[in-house]
Amino acid sequence: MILERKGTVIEEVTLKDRFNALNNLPQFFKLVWQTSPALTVATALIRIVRSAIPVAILYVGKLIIDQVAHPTQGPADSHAYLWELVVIELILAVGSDVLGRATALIDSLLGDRFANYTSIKIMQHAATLDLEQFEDSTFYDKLERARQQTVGRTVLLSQVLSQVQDLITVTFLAAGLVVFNPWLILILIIAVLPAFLGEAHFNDKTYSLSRRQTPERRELDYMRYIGASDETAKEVKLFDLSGFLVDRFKQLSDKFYKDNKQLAIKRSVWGAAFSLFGTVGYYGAYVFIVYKAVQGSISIGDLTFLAGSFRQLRSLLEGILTRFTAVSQGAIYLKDFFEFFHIQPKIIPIGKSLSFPNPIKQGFVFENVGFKYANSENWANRHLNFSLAAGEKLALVGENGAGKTTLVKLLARLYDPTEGRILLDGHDLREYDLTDLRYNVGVIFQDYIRYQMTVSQNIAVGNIEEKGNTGLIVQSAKKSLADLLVQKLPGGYEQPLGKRFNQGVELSGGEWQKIALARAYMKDAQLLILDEPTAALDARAEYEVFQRFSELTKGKTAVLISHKFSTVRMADRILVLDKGELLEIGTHQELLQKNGRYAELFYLQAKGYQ
Ligand SMILES: Nc1ncnc2c1ncn2[C@@H]1O[C@H](COP(=O)(O)OP(=O)(O)OP(=O)(O)O)[C@@H](O)[C@H]1O
Repeated sequence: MILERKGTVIEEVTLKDRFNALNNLPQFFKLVWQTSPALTVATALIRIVRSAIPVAILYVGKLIIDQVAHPTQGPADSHAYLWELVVIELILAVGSDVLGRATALIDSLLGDRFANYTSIKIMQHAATLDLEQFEDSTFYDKLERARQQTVGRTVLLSQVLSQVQDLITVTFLAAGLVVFNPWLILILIIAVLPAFLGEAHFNDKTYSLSRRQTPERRELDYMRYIGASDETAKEVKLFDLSGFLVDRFKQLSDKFYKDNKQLAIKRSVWGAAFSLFGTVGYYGAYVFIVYKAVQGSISIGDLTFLAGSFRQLRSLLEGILTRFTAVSQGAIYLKDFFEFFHIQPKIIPIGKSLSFPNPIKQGFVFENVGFKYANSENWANRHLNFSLAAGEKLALVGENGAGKTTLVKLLARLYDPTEGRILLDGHDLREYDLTDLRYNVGVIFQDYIRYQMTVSQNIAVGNIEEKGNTGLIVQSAKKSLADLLVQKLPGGYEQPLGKRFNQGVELSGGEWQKIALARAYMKDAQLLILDEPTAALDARAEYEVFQRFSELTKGKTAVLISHKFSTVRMADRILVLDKGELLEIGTHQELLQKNGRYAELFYLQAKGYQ
């Protein structure tokens, strides 16, 4: 049974769980089938044909030996018959080899396609999920486990197919043995059973260990990333962090090594003991068959056939039983894979799914809006009551952590309010179609992404549908003042940016910001939000950017966040936040006259410039 408690995972897999896990296989095969129906059919058919070959070879071998020992025809005919049999055996052996290679090839092709197909499915599903879900560490554990499965599970496919193939072969071989003496089958099963139970036990242990290690493995990957990445190299060098990172990496990897080593040693010691048991059982039965041959109850050909069948049966049965644990283990891992796809987004339109107003008629109204992050005790926003009129430019001001970014995330519906509601033209924001809303709300965050792609692509991410629309891209770059700097780049708009890939050019912080700002102009959004994306711009550039922004977005509703009051005062109204709550709201003049927090901060900054 698998129990999950907050943060910790306690597992113990019973044999029943193993059988239950097999229920995941049909869903898995559906995915394999979707990956490539032709390859799936090909591998299944070839394996069925191949499963009959071992018994055929053994039987032809028996006929050869009997023919040599007691020729049934005259010498000439007998030789001809004998060579015929040898040629048949040769054809069977070569056929088996060729078919074996064909299945290996098909399995590896199918495996590659499966890994790609499922990776794409994971990316597609992850894209539907909420921002909040990405901020949860147990979500990352699930994502990590699902990702591991994309490659690991392709082995499962070969295992299941081999299992079916071997089961058919066993049926053929066992039929021969049953005719001779059914007890031999029983001895065989008893001889291989301990190895099977041992294998099942150690697979459970491996699974539990691997699940327990997921968060640490993610940390290990993270250490590896910050220890050797272009984005972190600067700080790692300056702060001389490599020793610290290497130590943590070693600490984690040593722990993994120790845990895994202990298990591996136990596994091989017990494995050897169980295998010895199997060998003793096998030789007991072998002696019995030889005894029967010596007695003359069976022919020499029968002896080789039976001994051969017995030997092959033993290794096949051992294979089947140990593979059963591997298959069921794989099926248990599949649970992790499918579990990820069961995570559903919570941010979905409620009710009728209205289209976003174009243009906005009345504007937004916050009604007692409060928001608390899932992993936090504190309210990031609380008791927010204000309106943002259509066409109004509102600036948000407040100290670090006051809740400005959270407020705009609520406006963009990256989160839904924990309490209260936000109305747009009289309807709850949750009633609007999400795609339409995302299109009509343009946000540039302070921590925008510097894509290691071309200038054009970096701008086009603002409206990726228009990635081929060079005219629009250039126009947007002109609006954000990025055009001048792009003209100076050797590759112009096709210049790759960033150092990660060949021929990439690195930009300054302010230059990156101008590129990122161009994204805001890529679509005809009705609400524009700029969350401090100008912090790295020099004073003149920031002034110009905001001047242009006001002109270019005339009639559009906008929210600006900035710590620079020279910028803030350009807004129609200013909202001052304190510990998530609304402290003051009004025009620049009104707030100065009020002589409250805004006036205090404004004069403080002005004094700094004197
Ligand atoms: N993803 C998150 N999970 C949990 N708490 C968060 C998260 N993001 C922000 N917070 C918390 O919510 C509060 C408000 O954060 P927010 O980012 O909205 O502030 P801000 O006013 O934009 O700050 P700054 O001026 O520093 O950008 C802070 O106390 C912060 O610690």
